[in-house]
Amino acid sequence: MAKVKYSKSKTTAKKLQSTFTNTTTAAATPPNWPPFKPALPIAALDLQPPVPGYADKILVAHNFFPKSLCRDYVTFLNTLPLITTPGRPKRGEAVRVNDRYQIDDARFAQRLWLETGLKGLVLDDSVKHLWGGEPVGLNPSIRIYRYTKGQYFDAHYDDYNLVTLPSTTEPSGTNTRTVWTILLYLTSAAEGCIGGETVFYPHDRKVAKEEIAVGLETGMLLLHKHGEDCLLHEGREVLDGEKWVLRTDLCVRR
Ligand SMILES: O=C(O)CCC(=O)C(=O)O
Ligand SMILES: [Fe+2]
Repeated sequence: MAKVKYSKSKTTAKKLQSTFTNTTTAAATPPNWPPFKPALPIAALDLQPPVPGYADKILVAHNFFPKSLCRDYVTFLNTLPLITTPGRPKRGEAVRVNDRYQIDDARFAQRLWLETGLKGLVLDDSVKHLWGGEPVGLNPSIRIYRYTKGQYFDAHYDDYNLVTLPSTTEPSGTNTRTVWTILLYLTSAAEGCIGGETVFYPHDRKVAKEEIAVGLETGMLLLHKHGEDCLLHEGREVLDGEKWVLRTDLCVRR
């Protein structure tokens, strides 16, 4: 397996974020995402720390999407032009070996924010202090990852981005900053995907005994703090089946 270079100095390591900068040059037409059916949320959602001790950095929400909707999405996403990672990462980039689709789609980001229960979930009194500002929406940069057997995303940090969200009241849009990464797992062992855990390393080094592994669960949302306080993390190698993930980020007003 190729190894990523990452520095113990966080400042240097933060350069790894270049993996995530928008590389879209021309405005692409957004895809016709399947409707959220049945209407969401199907049951009351809540955010829980998957492990004790890191409740201010890693949270999950079970059954954010029902399994049937995940299945519809995977079927649909299979029709999109996913691009396999170029073999050789640029200097300072984390090694990512997967198939990816990226689109700037503010309307879909808004649907994910307003039509799924996510907005209510993050504005709940129990968690609203965590975000470092007032959450106002999701990053329009939507990324879809498919990892097949042998694919993985090596250890890296996610940096923040400055994003302008469309607004009905502010003519030039709402200026925001991304604060937490949001991953929606669309497959898991239930669909035959083995491996692929998202693993966090709290002490800036990839040491097995310190790892916090979040296992795949179909329809589960994983949120983790990014930017300056991002934990070193990786998408562990998929051993069998396919791991499908949708990624966006939580945005706060700046
Ligand atoms: O696929 C995963 O589990 C991790 C993805 C990730 O780290 C990222 O999108 O930055
Ligand atoms: Fe990441």
